[in-house]
Amino acid sequence: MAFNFDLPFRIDFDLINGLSQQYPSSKRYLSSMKGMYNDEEARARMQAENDQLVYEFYELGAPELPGDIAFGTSIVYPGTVGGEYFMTNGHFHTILETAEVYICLQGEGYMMEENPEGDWDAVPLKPGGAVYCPKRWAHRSINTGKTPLITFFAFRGDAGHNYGIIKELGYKKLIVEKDGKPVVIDNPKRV
Ligand SMILES: O=P(O)(O)OC[C@H]1O[C@H](O)[C@H](O)[C@@H](O)[C@@H]1O
Ligand SMILES: [Fe+2]
Repeated sequence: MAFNFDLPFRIDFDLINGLSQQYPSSKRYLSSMKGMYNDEEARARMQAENDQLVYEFYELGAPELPGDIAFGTSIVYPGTVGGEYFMTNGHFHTILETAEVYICLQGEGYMMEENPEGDWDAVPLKPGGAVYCPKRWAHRSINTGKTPLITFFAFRGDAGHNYGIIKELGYKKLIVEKDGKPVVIDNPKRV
């Protein structure tokens, strides 16, 4: 069912699992994250064994116009790849000067944010916490917990997603598990 963004409508999201029964989610499996984790061999090995679902989110067909708002939930499942926590690909907006806001509904983790000048911030995500991703800042949801990390997001309909730089360079900082705890480290692939 498509939503008409020119008329009022409601879509229900389950506050516990983040899913909606009214619309299919967009799913990202290990196979759709080639090169996104620091340890690509570990990712490939895991994929060969079980191409598991890493995250899923909703793209409800908001018109790509400045006056419309794209929104939905995003669910990042628990896990690690070579010690690096499950996460979304992360992206800059194609229209760089557009912001995004998230509120965490369940779970725990970080929103890794980084601007083109290389400033970064790992903003903790926990239920009730609303996190702002300013215009010009790339953003990536990282699940450091043992349960799904569920957020609700909203951004300008025409913002677009630019994965190129992230795919090429990766983020400046990674979050890995060390002695069972999340640690922010320098991305070895970025000098
Ligand atoms: O696009 P990714 O970085 O893979 O993240 C997946 C999705 O989840 C986030 O919640 C964003 O709001 C979406 O715009 C994004 O597409
Ligand atoms: Fe975004």
